[in-house]
Amino acid sequence: MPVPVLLVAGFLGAGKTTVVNHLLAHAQGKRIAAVINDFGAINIDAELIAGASDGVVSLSNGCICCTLEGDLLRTLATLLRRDPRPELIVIETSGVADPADIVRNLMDPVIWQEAPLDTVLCVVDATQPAEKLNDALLRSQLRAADVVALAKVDLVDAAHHAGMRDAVRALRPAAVIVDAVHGEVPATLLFPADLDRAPTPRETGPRQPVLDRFETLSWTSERPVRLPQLQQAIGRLAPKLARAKGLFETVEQPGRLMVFQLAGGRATLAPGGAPAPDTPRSRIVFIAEMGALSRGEIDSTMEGCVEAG
Ligand SMILES: Nc1nc2c(ncn2[C@@H]2O[C@H](COP(=O)(O)OP(=O)(O)OP(=O)(O)O)[C@@H](O)[C@H]2O)c(=O)[nH]1
Repeated sequence: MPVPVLLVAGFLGAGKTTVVNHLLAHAQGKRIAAVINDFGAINIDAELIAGASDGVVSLSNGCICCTLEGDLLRTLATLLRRDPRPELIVIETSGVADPADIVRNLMDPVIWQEAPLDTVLCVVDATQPAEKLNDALLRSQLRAADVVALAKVDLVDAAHHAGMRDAVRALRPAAVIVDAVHGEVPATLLFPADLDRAPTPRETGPRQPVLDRFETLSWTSERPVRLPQLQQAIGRLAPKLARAKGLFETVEQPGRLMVFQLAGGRATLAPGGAPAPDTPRSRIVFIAEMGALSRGEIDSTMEGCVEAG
């Protein structure tokens, strides 16, 4: 039996992992394998994914539309050899990925026979100004989509919500547009209804040169973070950041992880699980436009957030 593929695209911090998590949590016994591509060197997303019944494969430190495309194809081959086979493979692209090349790769006739690309879901951060959709990368992500999920609509008023919906519809009239509060997208839009149906031919435009647009800097420490100092540091760094996320212990509450997220200009902290053995106590990935941040700035700023060792 072929295993359908759901490709989840969308800009940095749009809400992709949240959608994938929701899907996995409501899998209703289906065997779903998840392939998670984190642009940063630390695979934080994979750790935040819980409950993939057929396992999570993490591809980090690069982008599957650029440097890691061979890794993606090898990963698919491995998943397809599993016994029993998964019933669905979800691929979460990194936020800097242009899905055009991934779609092109998945359209390869050999892969198509075994793992046909069923649905491309593009997650859009509805809190952003509608003009952001004019960005070439976001347009390319939208152009590939069968379904567009407007994430974070709980944070916007009705007028902004309607404006965003109209802007998406104008750019991608063919897509189904749905709201996705905290990742909730109707499963009927994501699970294939009919496996025998003919594959939908897809247009793929020219790929956006993403790798030379963003860079990622990771910071790790064996010491816990001091929360007030971290909040100040993030406040200073935030204007230069496109995205940041981290998992760390704090001096205030050692022995349990906090999840830090900076997405679309909003910073949040939430309790995480127990620290995993053999991983640094503090890990943060910073993503910025090329040249906006330096290693020295990250190291000196973050060094002030841990207790002197
Ligand atoms: N209030 C609210 N927050 C959301 C919603 N969806 C996602 N978030 C938050 O937005 C932040 C980014 O969400 P993720 O799902 O990690 O975004 P992502 O697209 O996977 O991020 P990258 O993989 O780094 O590109 C997290 O703090 C989420 O909790 C939503 O519908 N409402």
